[in-house]
Amino acid sequence: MRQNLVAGNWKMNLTYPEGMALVEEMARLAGEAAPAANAPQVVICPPFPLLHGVGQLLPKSANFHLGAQNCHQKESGAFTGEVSASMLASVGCEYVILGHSERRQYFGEDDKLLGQKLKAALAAGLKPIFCVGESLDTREADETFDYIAKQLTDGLFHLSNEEFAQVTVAYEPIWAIGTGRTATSAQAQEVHAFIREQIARAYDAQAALDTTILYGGSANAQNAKELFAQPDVDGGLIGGASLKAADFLAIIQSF
Ligand SMILES: O=C(CO)COP(=O)(O)O
Repeated sequence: MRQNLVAGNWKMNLTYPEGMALVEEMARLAGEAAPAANAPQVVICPPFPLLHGVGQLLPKSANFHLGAQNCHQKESGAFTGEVSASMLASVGCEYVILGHSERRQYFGEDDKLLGQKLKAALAAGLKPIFCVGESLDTREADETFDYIAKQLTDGLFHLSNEEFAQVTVAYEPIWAIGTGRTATSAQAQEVHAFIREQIARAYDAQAALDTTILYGGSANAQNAKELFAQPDVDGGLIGGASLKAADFLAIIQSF
């Protein structure tokens, strides 16, 4: 179901005590804030070793959720060093980020593997946050829309209607990730509207209306309000600014 949502992707940052301190401060600040009618769902995605501890300390209000940054495509077995979707569910995860450009780029994750990971996540009852986004070269070559359409078709639209209904899409232009160079709200809106159109073609108009589409890439406390005010931007997938409690809270309060 389409909803306002902000997810914090901590990436490979914070030790256990640092993560606990951050989530404690977030819980304290969230507790002090006046309850807002349009408060978003909030998903915190720490590294694997911090998941259980962070889950224990999440603010007790119903709109805070735990998410992971990756999962393995198999249910269990001899895959040294890997973590399965059901293990994530067993420590309280409700969401998992899949298809992040850093996983595609540094770990060679392609559409076939991501398809398997999506299936594994869904089978374990996790809700995937599936990322798409173009490089600077692709944007400058004026190929953004073709590229995003292909990522969606090859990576995501093989899911059944029921499976797709569990998915949140995140548009993360690679050139905006960690660079301080945010997409303008018009650039974000244009691609989000395009993604919704593609969903309507692949599924139906209702599925397009029901899908939550997040923007990610140097979103912060200063630009979140304008980004989230766009009609097809339902929230954000936040990297750097999710590592500071006050900044992240300000983003949550930007609806
Ligand atoms: O990759 C991102 C979130 O998944 C965005 O990272 P930044 O917010 O640090 O640019």
